Amino acid sequence: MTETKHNEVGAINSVPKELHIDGQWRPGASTFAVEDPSTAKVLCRVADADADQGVEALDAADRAQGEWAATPPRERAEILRRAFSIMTEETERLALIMTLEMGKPLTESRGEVAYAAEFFRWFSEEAVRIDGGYMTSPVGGSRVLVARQPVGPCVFITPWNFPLAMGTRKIGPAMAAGCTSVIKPASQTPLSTLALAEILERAGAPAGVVNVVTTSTSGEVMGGLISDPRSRKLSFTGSTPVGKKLLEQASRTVMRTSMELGGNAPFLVFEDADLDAAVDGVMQAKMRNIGQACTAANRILVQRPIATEFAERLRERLAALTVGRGVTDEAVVGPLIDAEAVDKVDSLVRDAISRGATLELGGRAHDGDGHFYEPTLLTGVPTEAEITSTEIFGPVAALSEFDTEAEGIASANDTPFGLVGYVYTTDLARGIRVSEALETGMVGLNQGVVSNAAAPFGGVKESGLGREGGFAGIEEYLETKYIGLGLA
Ligand SMILES: NC(=O)c1ccc[n+]([C@@H]2O[C@H](COP(=O)([O-])OP(=O)(O)OC[C@H]3O[C@@H](n4cnc5c(N)ncnc54)[C@H](O)[C@@H]3O)[C@@H](O)[C@H]2O)c1
Repeated sequence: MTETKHNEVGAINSVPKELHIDGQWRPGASTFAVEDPSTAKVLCRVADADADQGVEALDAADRAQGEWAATPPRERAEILRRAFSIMTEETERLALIMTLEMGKPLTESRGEVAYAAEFFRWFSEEAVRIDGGYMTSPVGGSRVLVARQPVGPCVFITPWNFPLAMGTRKIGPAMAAGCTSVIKPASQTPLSTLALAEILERAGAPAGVVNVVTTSTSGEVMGGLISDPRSRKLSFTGSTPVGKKLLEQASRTVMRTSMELGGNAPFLVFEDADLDAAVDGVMQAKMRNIGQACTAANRILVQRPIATEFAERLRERLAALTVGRGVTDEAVVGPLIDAEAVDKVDSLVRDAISRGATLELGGRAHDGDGHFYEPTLLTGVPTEAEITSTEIFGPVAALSEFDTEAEGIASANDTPFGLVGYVYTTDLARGIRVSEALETGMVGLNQGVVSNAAAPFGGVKESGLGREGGFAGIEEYLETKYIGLGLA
């Protein structure tokens, strides 16, 4: 394998490793280590904030709020637009930083940089379109003005699996709406967010508008911020159990919340599907991000007459994949985030086999120092296997069969989660019927990737509350104010 010519050390050195508070880089109370999951070696150490430093970040966001809300929308838009341009120009550096701290292949990291930057471009355009209303009451004819105002300082908590895009999806609309924020990235992947803060600084974001707190003690540091009445909105992307805990904390001050939580996506393949397209779709929906996506196809449900052929075609494609470090120029399956993730994936595979599933490929950790797991295919996975009710978060395709359309829909909906579903069929009427019947916030109809800055991303049921992206994305950061006009 050829290592890329990119300078890994240079990329890591280019990122400030301190807290970003009030436009300044400050040391933490201590430091914590960031690991490269493909080597299990320490990449660098990063500032570890304590609870007081978390509060200092909120102080800064609170102080900056008034002036930022009063900054003309065109100026806010131009800062976002400049940040988009810088991110685009620095794609290679940002992609390498992301691959080193998270593990995904460089090609996917480049894709994430483009996707992440697009939220800045989209919301730079939305920033100048915020408007209110003027209405005549249908009873009595009095007049009402409806003004739009930023909700105020926000608290953002992001996961490790999409280190850059999960940040811009929150920061973009918040800045566009006139909100300041404190963002806390996952402790496994703080570097992408720190790099983003430095880019926003270069793009002209005023001090205090975006503050970054890196910490290894998230509960302690963020608990104080969430229960502080100055925080007016919490936007969290992460697991459902942590989301539920944060919702309880947020209820104390009745703050607004957006929750982008876990998924358990069904991937339905009907007998009339274009099988090549459906296999391509699984390769995207299952293998992207090494299976570590909230949108990952967790349960692949195939109509019985085509199940054997579909499994064989998928097995061939999975068997052709190479496992390796994401920084190589080849298309590879990178590592999982840590050793615990490898153990979890392996125990789900063992459990499925013990309950009657057939192991067609893989099924074990990959040799080497990093946290690799082999691309794996299971068929005949019974509903009682844990893998059908748990987010796998690994390169494991779990197939089971169904007979009728109604049975396929019922199996697909048999989960407390509802982020996304995938439907493969060449019958458009069936495709729309099934898409409408799925209890999810999103559907990929003959499409294996659903993510677009211009469209509302989010789930129903225990997959979350609120939407990110699209017109809906900025609404999350705006309050309406009813101003009744006494004109008599
Ligand atoms: N719906 C979506 O858009 C979306 C997108 C990406 C990931 N996810 C979900 O995220 C999960 C994977 O990410 P993860 O393992 O980083 O999730 P996680 O819930 O463990 O952590 C997410 C973030 O919350 C922080 N955190 C953990 N405990 C906390 C606490 N008590 N108080 C405050 N912060 C706390 C973590 O440090 C991290 O920054 C999966 O469930 C995945 O489906 C959802």
